[in-house]
Amino acid sequence: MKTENTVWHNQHISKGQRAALKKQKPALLWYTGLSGSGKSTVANAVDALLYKYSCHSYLLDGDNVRHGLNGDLGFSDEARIENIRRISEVAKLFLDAGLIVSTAFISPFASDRALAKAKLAAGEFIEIYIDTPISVCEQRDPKGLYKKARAGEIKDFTGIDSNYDVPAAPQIHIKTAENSIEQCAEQIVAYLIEHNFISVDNLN
Ligand SMILES: Nc1ncnc2c1ncn2[C@@H]1O[C@H](COP(=O)(O)OS(=O)(=O)O)[C@@H](OP(=O)(O)O)[C@H]1O
Ligand SMILES: Nc1ncnc2c1ncn2[C@@H]1O[C@H](COP(=O)(O)OP(=O)(O)O)[C@@H](O)[C@H]1O
Repeated sequence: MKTENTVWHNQHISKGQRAALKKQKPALLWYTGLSGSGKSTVANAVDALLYKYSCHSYLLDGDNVRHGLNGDLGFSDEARIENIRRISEVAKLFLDAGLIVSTAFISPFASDRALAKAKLAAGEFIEIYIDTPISVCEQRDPKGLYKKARAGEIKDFTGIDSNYDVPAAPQIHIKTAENSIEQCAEQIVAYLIEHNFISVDNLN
């Protein structure tokens, strides 16, 4: 432990005060799914709706975080575990700021998603399973990565030669092969309204 000579400081303004000012309840929308399943697309659509409804939100997106904060990490199991650990810590800080945070990472291991959930207060972690058959992801192949993985040019590719644990009981189950991007986004916003994270007043 490298924290033995450091002390946690409580801030004068609480998370509850920050959230009350924003007229919302902080939440972590944790998107998980295969590459090409639609995490980034749906998360961006939800974020745009939240912005339209004057909610205070922020999206931590896979490729962007891997270019910066986690630029030192690859795709071994150990690197993915550290990737998700850092992301969940950053997300927790953003929740402390009173925000509705979205994270769009494959996050393939159920144990890491459980650790992220355990860092937050009850009910704040909302697991969103972007459930798209690998055949559809592979057909979409927006970045040409499945082609490379099948050709053996990329190793440890999720769903091919690296494991993905299907969420056992996600709060929200999204099927992108059967619903439009707009329908998927609306399903998630409806959950936030139903569970009082955002108020219908925001929508007017
Ligand atoms: N080996 C391998 N396996 C899976 N994905 C790979 C790999 N190499 C590069 N990429 C690209 O990196 C994106 C996944 O990064 P994540 O940070 O979301 O992955 S993880 O949560 O740590 O498993 C992923 O982005 P998405 O397609 O948006 O999911 C890929 O573009
Ligand atoms: N209903 C849908 N929801 C999300 N993405 C969809 C949907 N239908 C088609 N797509 C397409 O699938 C691709 C998903 O890519 P992306 O969002 O980058 O996935 P991921 O972030 O999971 O890797 C995009 O090209 C998107 O336009």
